[in-house]
Amino acid sequence: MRTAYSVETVRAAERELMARLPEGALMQRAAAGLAAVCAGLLRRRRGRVYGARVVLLVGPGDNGGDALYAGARLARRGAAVTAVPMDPERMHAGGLAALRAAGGRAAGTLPQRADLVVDGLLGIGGRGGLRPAAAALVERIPPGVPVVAVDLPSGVDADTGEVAGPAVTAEVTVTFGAYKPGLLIDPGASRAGALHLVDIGLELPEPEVEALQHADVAGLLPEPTASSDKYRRGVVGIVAGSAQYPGAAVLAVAGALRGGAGAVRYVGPAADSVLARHPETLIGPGRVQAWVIGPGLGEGRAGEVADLLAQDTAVLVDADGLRGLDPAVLRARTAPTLLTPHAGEAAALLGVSRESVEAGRLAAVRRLAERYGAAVLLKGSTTLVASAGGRPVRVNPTGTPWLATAGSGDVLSGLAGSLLAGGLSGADAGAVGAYLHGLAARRTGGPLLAQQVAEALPAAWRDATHP
Ligand SMILES: NC(=O)C1=CN([C@@H]2O[C@H](COP(=O)(O)OP(=O)(O)OC[C@H]3O[C@@H](n4cnc5c(N)ncnc54)[C@H](O)[C@@H]3O)[C@@H](O)[C@H]2O)[C@@H](O)CC1
Ligand SMILES: [K+]
Repeated sequence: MRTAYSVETVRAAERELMARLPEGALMQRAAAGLAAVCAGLLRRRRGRVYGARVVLLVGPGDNGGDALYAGARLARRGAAVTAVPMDPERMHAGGLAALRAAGGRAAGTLPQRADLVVDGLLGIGGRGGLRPAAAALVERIPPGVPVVAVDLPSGVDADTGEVAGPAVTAEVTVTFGAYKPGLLIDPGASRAGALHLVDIGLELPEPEVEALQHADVAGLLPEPTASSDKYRRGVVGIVAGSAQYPGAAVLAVAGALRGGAGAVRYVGPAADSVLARHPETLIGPGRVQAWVIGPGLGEGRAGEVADLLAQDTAVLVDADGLRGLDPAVLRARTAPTLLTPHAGEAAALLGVSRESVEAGRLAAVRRLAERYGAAVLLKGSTTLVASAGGRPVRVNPTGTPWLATAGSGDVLSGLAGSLLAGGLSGADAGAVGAYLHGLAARRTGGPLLAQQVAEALPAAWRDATHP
C-alpha cells in the first residue's frame, strides 16, 4: 500500500523527530536523498555527474534549503551548480554557504542551458497559487530540460493536488518522510512524474490517503477454490439500459462477466441486445448477492432504485440511478452500498456546483461518504474512493486519460458490482474495480473503446495477481 499524509500530520511527525536529533539532521537526510536521485538521473542521461550544468530554483524556505544542500553535494562531484533565488534576500543561509563552499554560485537569472533543473521553490509550506516571482521562474525553465521537484512540484497543493495557476511539471519528485496526498491526486499527480520517497525516519499514524498496489489488489480479489460452484462465487444482477440506451446494459454486463462473479443476471428492457453479445447472461429477476443499478437507465425509474435499496443485499448505484437519492434511506441500510458518481453527479448529490467538486475532489468524496453513509467512488482522472467512518481515502493509481470515453463507466460499474457479489466491501469493490479498470485501459492504450477495456480485464487481473 502506498500511503500519504497531510501537511499537518507530516509537520507534527517532523517536530517530534527533530526534537530528538541534532539541528539540521533532517535536512541533511533530505538533501542526501535528493542529491542521489539527481546524480542517478544525470548519469543515465549523460554518463556522469562531472561537468553537468545544474540549475537550482531556490525559494525562501526550507524547500530551498534542501535544494541548496543537495546542490552542494552535486558541486562536490564536479557539477557546475547555479542557484537562482525567488527572492535574493531570503535564501537558506546555511544552504547557500554550503553551496558556495563547494564551488557553486548564485545568479540573478536563469541560465538558458542546463542538464537538470532542481525545483526547490516551495514544498509543504506553499499556499495558494504561485506568487509572481515564483511563477516567473517556473515559466523560464528551458523546455526539454528534466526537472527534479523537491518534496513536491511547486504550485501543487500538498494536501489536495489542486493547482491554481502555473506549476512545475517534474520528471521526478523526491519527497521526504511520506507521500503527500497532492502527489497521488490529479492535477497534482500528473505534475509530479515518477515518485521517489526518501525515508527520513518519521513515525506516522494512520494515513489520510492510500493507493493500492498490485499486492494489495491480489490480496483482496476473490479467487475460486475447488469447492466453489457458480452460486458460491456470487451472482451479480444488473439493472441497466433502456430503449434509448441499450448499449449501457451490454457494457455493464461485459464488465460484470469479468469481475469474478459466478454468474451475471440481467433485468431490464435491453435483454435481446445483452444476450446477443453475452449469451452467458441469466435473464430476469432472481436471487443475487449484489445489484448494480443505473447505467443507461434513463428517467422515471426511481421506483426500481428504491426497491433494490430496500433489500438487504449489496447494491451499487451508478449514473441515472443516482438521481434524487435520499441520504436517510442509504444511511439506514446495513448491506454494503457503493455509489459511483462522476463530478457532475457528485455535485447534484451534494447540492453544489460541478466546479466546486472538481476543485476539491478529496473533500467532496469524503463529504459524500459521510452524508450518504456509503462507500463512494468519485470518477475522474484520479478516481477516489471514500467510505463512511473516516477511513483513509483510496486514490486509484492506474488510471489513464484515455478512460474518459463513452461507456467506460458502465464497464466499471459492472466490474465493481461483480466484486461486491464476490464478497468485497463497498470500498474494496470500488478501489479494486477502479484499479483493474485502469490497468485494462493502460494495456489497451491509445484511443480505446469501452468494450476493449472490458475485454482486457482478464489480462489486467492476471497482471495484478501474478506480476
Ligand atoms: N521540517 C522538516 O523537518 C524538514 C523539511 N524539509 C523541507 O522543508 C520544506 C518545508 O519548508 P518550509 O516550511 O520552510 O516551507 P517552504 O519552503 O515550502 O515554503 C515556505 C515559504 O514560501 C513562501 N510561500 C508560501 N506560499 C507561496 C506561494 N504561493 N508563492 C510564493 N511563495 C510562497 C512562504 O512565505 C514561506 O516563506 C519541505 O517541503 C521540505 O522540502 C526537509 O528538509 C526535511 C525536513
Ligand atoms: K518544490
